[in-house]
Amino acid sequence: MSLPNPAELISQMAVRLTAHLEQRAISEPRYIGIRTGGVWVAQALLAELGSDAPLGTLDVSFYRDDFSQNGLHPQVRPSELPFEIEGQHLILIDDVLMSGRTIRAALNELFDYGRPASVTLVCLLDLDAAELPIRPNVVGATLSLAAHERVKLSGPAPLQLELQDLAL
Ligand SMILES: O=P(O)(O)OC[C@H]1O[C@H](OP(=O)(O)OP(=O)(O)O)[C@H](O)[C@@H]1O
Ligand SMILES: O=c1cc[nH]c(=O)[nH]1
Repeated sequence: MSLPNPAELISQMAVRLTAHLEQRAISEPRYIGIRTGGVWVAQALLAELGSDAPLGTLDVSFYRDDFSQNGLHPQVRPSELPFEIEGQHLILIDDVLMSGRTIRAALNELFDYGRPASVTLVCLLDLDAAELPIRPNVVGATLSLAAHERVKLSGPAPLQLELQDLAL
C-alpha cells in the first residue's frame, strides 16, 4: 500500500478546517495537539493556516483505559494548556485515529479542566476502525489497513508516514 504525503494532507485539512470553522461561525478556536504525533500535526496545520495562535498540548497517559495494564511511559510530561477550556471552541488534533481510545482519554482530561463550548476533532489519518462512537470532523485521509498493519508518523519536520507490519 502507498501512504499519502503528509504535507499534501495538511494543506487539504487546512482548507477543510477553515470551511468547518466558517460554517460554525467559530472566530477564536483554541488549538490542542495530543502528544506526540498530534502536536506535530497541529504545528504543521497552524503553519499552513498562517496562524500564530497558542498551541495547547495534551499528554493523555494518565487517562488511558490501559494505564493500569501498561503503566507509565518514561517520557510522560504534564499537559500544557495556555488558555481557558471553559466556554471555548476547542480544536483537538491527533495524527492517527484507530480505536478512538486516545480521543476518549483526551476528552476526559479536557473536561476535567472545564466545560468547552464545542470540540472539533481533526486527524491526519482515520484508520476506520473505531471501537467507540468517535469520528473526526476534519480528516486528511481514511485508510483501511490489514489487521497486522500499523502506520507510524515521524516528525516534527518533515512529517513522514511509514507502514509497519506487526507480523514481521
Ligand atoms: O485511536 P487509538 O487506537 O487510541 O490510536 C491512536 C493513537 O495511537 C498513536 O499514539 P501512541 O500512543 O502510539 O503515541 P505517539 O503519538 O507518541 O506515537 C497515535 O498518535 C494516536 O494518538
Ligand atoms: O496504525 C496505528 C494505530 C494506532 N496508532 C498509530 O499511531 N498507528
